[in-house]
Amino acid sequence: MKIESDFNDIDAIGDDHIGTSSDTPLRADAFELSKSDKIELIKADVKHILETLGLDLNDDSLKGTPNRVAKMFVNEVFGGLDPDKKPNASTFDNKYKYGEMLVEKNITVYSTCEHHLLPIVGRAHVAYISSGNVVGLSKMNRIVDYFAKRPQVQERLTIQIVKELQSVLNTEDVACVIDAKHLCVNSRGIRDIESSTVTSEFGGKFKNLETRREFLDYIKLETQF
Ligand SMILES: Nc1nc2c(ncn2[C@@H]2O[C@H](COP(=O)(O)OP(=O)(O)OP(=O)(O)O)[C@@H](O)[C@H]2O)c(=O)[nH]1
Ligand SMILES: [Zn+2]
Repeated sequence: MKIESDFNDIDAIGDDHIGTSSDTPLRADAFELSKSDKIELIKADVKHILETLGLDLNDDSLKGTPNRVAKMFVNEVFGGLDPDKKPNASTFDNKYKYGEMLVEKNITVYSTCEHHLLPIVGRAHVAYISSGNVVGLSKMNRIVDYFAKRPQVQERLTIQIVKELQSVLNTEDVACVIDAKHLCVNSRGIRDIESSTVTSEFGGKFKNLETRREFLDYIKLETQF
């Protein structure tokens, strides 16, 4: 059954519905809690984890950690779970009549792997072809950052960025490539520091091989300034 309020359901993007794509029941009140309630609850949970690991939370350096981690989760690294933080990417008329693709490349991605809660760090490259509207350049970076600031898998992040830009720009002609390192692969488990993960989503005209190639060639350009 499709959960109407599915936060990570890629079909629900554009709605500010909240929920989960897993079969795990939601904590019923999770999205009605105030920020400060969430911080207090997470703080107690982090304290519990650290104490279970045998750490002394009376230690000067550790005593503030539960509060720091809770604030960091709610306000920063998982801030993209708050629909109020969704960027307001207002569009304006393409008065320049610019008809080629626009590429915003090397957008920094800081995200968190939802399997291990370890960082995902990399670059996103986003492109669109205007159907009449254009969007401020920085809004593309902001949209990437908003969806990145959630527990994520890279595939879903890539699709969410494309869907959101398609909705904002009212065109299917949007593409995104992400190249990122997953610290769960690089620093633990298989500990392969060299490997990175590339994902892509090509909508509309970007499904055409030539258009796709042009986008990929722009990504390879070295920016000189
Ligand atoms: N498809 C996909 N997999 C991911 C992503 N981030 C992490 N993973 C993988 O999710 C998998 C979780 O597998 P598990 O076998 O449950 O985890 P694990 O026992 O810690 O596995 P190892 O990392 O191999 O030690 C791992 O293979 C991760 O590399 C992602 O963004 N997309
Ligand atoms: Zn992981």
